[in-house]
Amino acid sequence: MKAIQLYYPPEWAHCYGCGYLNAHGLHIQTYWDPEKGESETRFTPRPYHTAIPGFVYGGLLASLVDCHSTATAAAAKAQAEGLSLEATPLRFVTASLKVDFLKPTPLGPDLRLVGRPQEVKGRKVVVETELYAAGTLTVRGEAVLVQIAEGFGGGAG
Ligand SMILES: CCCCCCCCCCCC(=O)SCCNC(=O)CCNC(=O)[C@H](O)C(C)(C)COP(=O)(O)OP(=O)(O)OC[C@H]1O[C@@H](n2cnc3c(N)ncnc32)[C@H](O)[C@@H]1OP(=O)(O)O
Repeated sequence: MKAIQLYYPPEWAHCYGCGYLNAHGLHIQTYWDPEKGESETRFTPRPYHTAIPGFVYGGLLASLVDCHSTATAAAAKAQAEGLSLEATPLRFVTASLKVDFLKPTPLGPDLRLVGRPQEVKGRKVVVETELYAAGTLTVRGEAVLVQIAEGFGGGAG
């Protein structure tokens, strides 16, 4: 199975969190289960992703939820519209990101994020994410993702 992010065309693949063309990035990879209608991302934090010794930095956890959510939105939209990401790449940006840190996340174990689309409507997708460390739910996220429209980012730089 191919990660959703690997379907992004090169011009959309520079993201620090999930772009395969960013040599310094996190390279977050998300997989879609069409039967369950949910997504999964796994990530192993490095020792320097520290908040206080032994625990993962919250900004990294928010980044994981962010890029996991944009990818989940693309897969959910593709499934809802009967599209293949291979033939029709879809790219979403984050309009809103809410992250609840329920418990400190231990630094060491693999992290597992599970995403469930709550709403797919027009260009907007709402995704809820749960992040587990060694089977314990430590973070819950909710993101509003909007599909990139023609001319996105115009005027910047
Ligand atoms: C060229 C190469 C590019 C290459 C681009 C590669 C991007 C990689 C991105 C990786 C992930 C990120 O980190 S993204 C980076 C952080 N995000 C950004 O920089 C985005 C900045 N914001 C924007 O550009 C804009 O606000 C957008 C695109 C998000 C939305 O503007 P818009 O396109 O005019 O959409 P709009 O019609 O207003 O809204 C569509 C629907 O979303 C809802 N909506 C909009 N904003 C919000 C919000 N904050 N909270 C809740 N809901 C919202 C609206 O109510 C509406 O729902 P309804 O009324 O239809 O129900």
